[in-house]
Amino acid sequence: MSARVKICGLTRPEDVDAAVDCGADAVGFVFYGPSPRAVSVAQAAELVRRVPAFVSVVGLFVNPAHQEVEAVLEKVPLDLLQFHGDETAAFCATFARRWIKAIRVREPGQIERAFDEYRASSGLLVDAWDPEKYGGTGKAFNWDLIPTERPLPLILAGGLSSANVFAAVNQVKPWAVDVSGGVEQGKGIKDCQKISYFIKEVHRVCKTD
Ligand SMILES: O=C(O)c1ccccc1N[C@@H]1O[C@H](COP(=O)(O)O)[C@@H](O)[C@H]1O
Repeated sequence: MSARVKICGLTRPEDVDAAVDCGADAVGFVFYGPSPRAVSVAQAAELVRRVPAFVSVVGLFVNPAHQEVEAVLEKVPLDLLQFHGDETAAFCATFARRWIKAIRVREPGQIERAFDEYRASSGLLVDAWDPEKYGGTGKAFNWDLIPTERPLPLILAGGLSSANVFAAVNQVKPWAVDVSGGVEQGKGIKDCQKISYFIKEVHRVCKTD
């Protein structure tokens, strides 16, 4: 078994370096104003310059206007778009870029329906539902709701940390895991030790299979 790791919500050069040095497969930048992890286009363009070949750069959006995404793409070389709001599949597909769709899980059957609705995506990200926030809540959800039959790569997110990621990967066997709050020392400020432990735990479970 192998699971890739995305470290999301990076705001500082040293955190980008730590994620890359520890072996992250992808790094994420949040283009969503209300988030404490939000970065400006100029800031993201600078941070992305530190990311070497073969590490994917992901841009996270929540219900953006079309022009907003285009404006980011003009300046920031994103490999993948992550839509974390209520975007339709038709909207997500209007950019000349691969994309993944995040859903916030709260009931049985929801993931199966999303696999169908977002079948043109490059992966389905499953996160915890929250009444007030679109994501980055640090909350986990019931992994038993995740089906074993998956027509798309499944990316597990929501309240992951080095304390639970071994169990998560062992049970769910996702294509990848995505973490933000679980590797932070404060909102938007990553902790390089926590990033290192997190990635080591993912690699450890992958070795045991
Ligand atoms: O990080 C944010 O602030 C954020 C804001 C709005 C939507 C998504 C956001 N982050 C994503 O949420 C999941 C889970 O995060 P956490 O590990 O529970 O903190 C993850 O995909 C983040 O990239």
